[in-house]
Amino acid sequence: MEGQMTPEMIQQMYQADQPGQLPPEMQQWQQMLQQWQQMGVTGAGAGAGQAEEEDEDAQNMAEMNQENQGHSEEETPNPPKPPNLPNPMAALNQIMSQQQLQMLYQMQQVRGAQDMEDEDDDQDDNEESQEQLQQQFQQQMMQQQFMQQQMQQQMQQQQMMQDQNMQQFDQNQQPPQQQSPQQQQFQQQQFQQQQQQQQFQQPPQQQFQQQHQPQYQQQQFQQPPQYQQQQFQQQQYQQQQPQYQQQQYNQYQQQNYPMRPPPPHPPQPPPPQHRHQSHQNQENQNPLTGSPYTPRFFYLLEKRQRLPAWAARQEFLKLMHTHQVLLLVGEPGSGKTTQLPQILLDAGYHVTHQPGQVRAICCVQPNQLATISAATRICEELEVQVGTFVGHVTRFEDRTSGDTLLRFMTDEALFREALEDPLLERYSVIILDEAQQRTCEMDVLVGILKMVMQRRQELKVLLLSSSEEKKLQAHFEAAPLLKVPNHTFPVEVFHAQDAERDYLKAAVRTTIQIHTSEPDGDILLFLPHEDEIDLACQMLRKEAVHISHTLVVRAIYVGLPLMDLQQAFEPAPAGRMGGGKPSRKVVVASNIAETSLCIDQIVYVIDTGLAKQRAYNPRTRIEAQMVTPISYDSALLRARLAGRQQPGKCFRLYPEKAKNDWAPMIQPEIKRSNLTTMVLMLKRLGFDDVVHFDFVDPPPPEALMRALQSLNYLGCIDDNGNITEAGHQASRLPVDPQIAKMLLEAPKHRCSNEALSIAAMLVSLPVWLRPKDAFRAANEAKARFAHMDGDHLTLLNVFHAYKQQIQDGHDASRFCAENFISIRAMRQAEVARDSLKLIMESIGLQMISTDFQVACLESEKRGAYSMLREGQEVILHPSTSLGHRPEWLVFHELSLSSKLFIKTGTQIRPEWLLDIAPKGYFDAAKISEKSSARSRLDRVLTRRFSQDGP
Ligand SMILES: Nc1ncnc2c1ncn2[C@@H]1O[C@H](COP(=O)(O)OP(=O)(O)OP(=O)(O)O)[C@@H](O)[C@H]1O
Repeated sequence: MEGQMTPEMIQQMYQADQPGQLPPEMQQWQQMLQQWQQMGVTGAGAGAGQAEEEDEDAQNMAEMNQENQGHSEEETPNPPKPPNLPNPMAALNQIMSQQQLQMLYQMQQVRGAQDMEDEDDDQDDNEESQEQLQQQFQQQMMQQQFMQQQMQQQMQQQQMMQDQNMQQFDQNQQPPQQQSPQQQQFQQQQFQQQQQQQQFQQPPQQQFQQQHQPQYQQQQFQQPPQYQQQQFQQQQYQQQQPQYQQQQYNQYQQQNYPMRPPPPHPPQPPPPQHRHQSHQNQENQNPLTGSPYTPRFFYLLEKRQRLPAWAARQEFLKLMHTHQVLLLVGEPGSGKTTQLPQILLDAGYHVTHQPGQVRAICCVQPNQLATISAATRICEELEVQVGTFVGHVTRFEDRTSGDTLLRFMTDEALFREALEDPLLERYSVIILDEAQQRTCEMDVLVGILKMVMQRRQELKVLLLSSSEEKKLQAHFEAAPLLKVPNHTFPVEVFHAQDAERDYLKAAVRTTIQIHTSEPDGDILLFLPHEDEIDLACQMLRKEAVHISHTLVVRAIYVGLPLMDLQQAFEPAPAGRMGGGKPSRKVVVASNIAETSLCIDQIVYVIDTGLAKQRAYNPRTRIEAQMVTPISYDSALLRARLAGRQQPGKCFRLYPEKAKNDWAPMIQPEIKRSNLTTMVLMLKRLGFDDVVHFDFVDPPPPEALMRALQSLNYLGCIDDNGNITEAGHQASRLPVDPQIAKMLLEAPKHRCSNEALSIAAMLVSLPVWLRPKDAFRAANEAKARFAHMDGDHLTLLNVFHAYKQQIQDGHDASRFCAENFISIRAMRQAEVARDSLKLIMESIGLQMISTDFQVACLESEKRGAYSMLREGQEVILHPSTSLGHRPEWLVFHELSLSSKLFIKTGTQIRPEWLLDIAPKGYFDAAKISEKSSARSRLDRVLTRRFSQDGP
């Protein structure tokens, strides 16, 4: 479900669903959850002293987000505080004993008594009651202390459970992979490069020239009074001492799964150097390809050396050398994604201490577009082909080879790789980029990596973030933090006086105003929805026609082809049109341009204050992409983007007072996602007790319970919560378990090929284009593909029609354009289908379809047909689009209600049957002599006989 939610839709999402039949183990959970809720302790995100009133009432998702955000620990009531529950997960903890429930109930009473005490404070004259209260209070404090002890014990138990999880995880270990001869050869090359010592040159400091900024003249914006200039201080890096503590394991684990000793000496990073500089002196030859470098290589190299990440490389390598995990924080565009992996390769981090062995460096991105973009950019910087030295892996596409040493992967792809290689032995360094986004998959990867790091002391983990992620840092036992210093320039912020009703129109209007009245500099416009981005681009192009100087309009959002994305990075043409102003670029983007993709030369930012976010209601099991207000952090970040290269301006299309409603930060995705896939993957990895998995932020218990319930319904886990054979197979298919189950079941119903095409269409982008100015034509086009049984079969019709066009040598993109079908969606579906087919075959699933069957008309009066081989009588269903009763027809779908009906049939000629049907397929003598079908067949046979002879 996608798009902006109406209040009705939101309400629907929150209507209580009908609880299904739970397996006994889960019924116990559900009872406990209910008890828990009755006691007033909320589910998602609530901790001690938090909102007690979250119950069955319908609430919209935005409210829930804010509620959960708002109840941070700092906001709990004044002391005496009730003891902090470890977290709602641990509090449920999970199948908690009755004794623990009782204890929590007491705590609730304590809280109630404190509230009473607050009320009574006003009646100062009543000393007696105050004394009583004090006594009561002391008792409560003692009770609390007792409970805290209990809680600590509970935490210890939880830790033990986590250890057990680790133990199960170990059982999935795979033998390390063999290195290819090419990898060994490459490793030798790398060693040679490391020998070349060359001084790294500090990039020239950027000088900030204060420029006079003309006032923005439009009345609708107000000068913000308190906007703080965002500027990084030129501060010294924090020199934190290594704090990483090796965890202790119990004896059993050590005996059975001995930990590997740490390497005798970790890889020594050579002194700062850059191999390309050295090669510049050696005939400018690219060691990776053997070809000479082009001038563009040196142009890009010079640009790269000016990035803040380059300036921080010495400190970065030092900390990487001394710590197993590092959190590096830097502004968007400081070169974290593109430079740090290269710096690690240059420093030899792919080289292990075992001679002849190399390991790859993996850089994990939160989405497909960022993954492909980063890999492509580095390939451009190194002048290599994608898939050779550097490659990328996304859900359905793997563009790497055995020689790929720098693998950019989506978080989901690495998660799936961990199913086959639980210790991720292929990698020496794993980089989690955009860690601040806290995607669901990234959060789970963090938990997995923490365990892998304890097993593989030589594995390095690098977290890259645009903000200080204290929680993540703490999760890795206070990993050291390195801040990449950055110069940013002041940004003036303007707010609209009132909230804009039609923010799309307002955004387009503001863009045009900037273009016509503001000095040089590109514009970045944030819109929440892909459709709106496309529409805004159309509107801007139309408007720009009337303006003398060129406005180059570009879009950025997930799902965009790489070529279009690259255009967004390209600068606007420098030439002046008609002697007027230079051209300007406007990039209309989703929030992916906030941090994942950083466009240079932006001086003006237009912020609608909205973003599309994932939301999930475990009660109704509805997951949706909803347009919601951005957080305080996001608003600041968007504004800062205007000041990356020179002083900039940010135009917020909402009044300043809207700030008060902002959540400080967006909730981690794990708290607002459907966890079915994640739970299945964890089960497959061997974490039987998913509840005690080492989450950075525990997911809502109800969401976990629903996930277990759904998996049980699908037969992926049994009633005891153990993964089944079907669950193993489903986990290998990179689609939701529901779709995976459809693919697993399809061969039994002889429809594997059809199910596969439908699955591929479901996982790709939305198929139908619905331009506002051609709404009716788009609807008519859609109706041409409509199947009477509904949308899934309509999608199948579209896929078949598209493939037919290609097969017939026609222009598929023209066919798509004429029928308002997204060519991007169709291409994605093709890729997804091929990839899923390979996996289905590797699982051993048969790729079969229903045989077409032939029937001939027995009785026109009754509309009765006879199935040619079986002789079974069938009736033509009244809903078929056949307007008459043909003598012969081919069909592939029967439905049984009052009679056996042919639902999808097509007229054929008996001649075709004689030409195509295998020998012995039917016996003409068995067809009723009285039927017209038989007479016609006889005539055809007689004619052929007379023509060809016996
Ligand atoms: N695909 C690309 N094409 C052109 N330029 C790019 C591309 N990707 C990154 N860049 C440029 O490279 C520079 C460094 O970007 P990089 O993505 O490494 O920074 P970052 O610190 O990782 O930022 P973010 O947090 O946004 O990912 C920026 O100037 C950016 O504009």
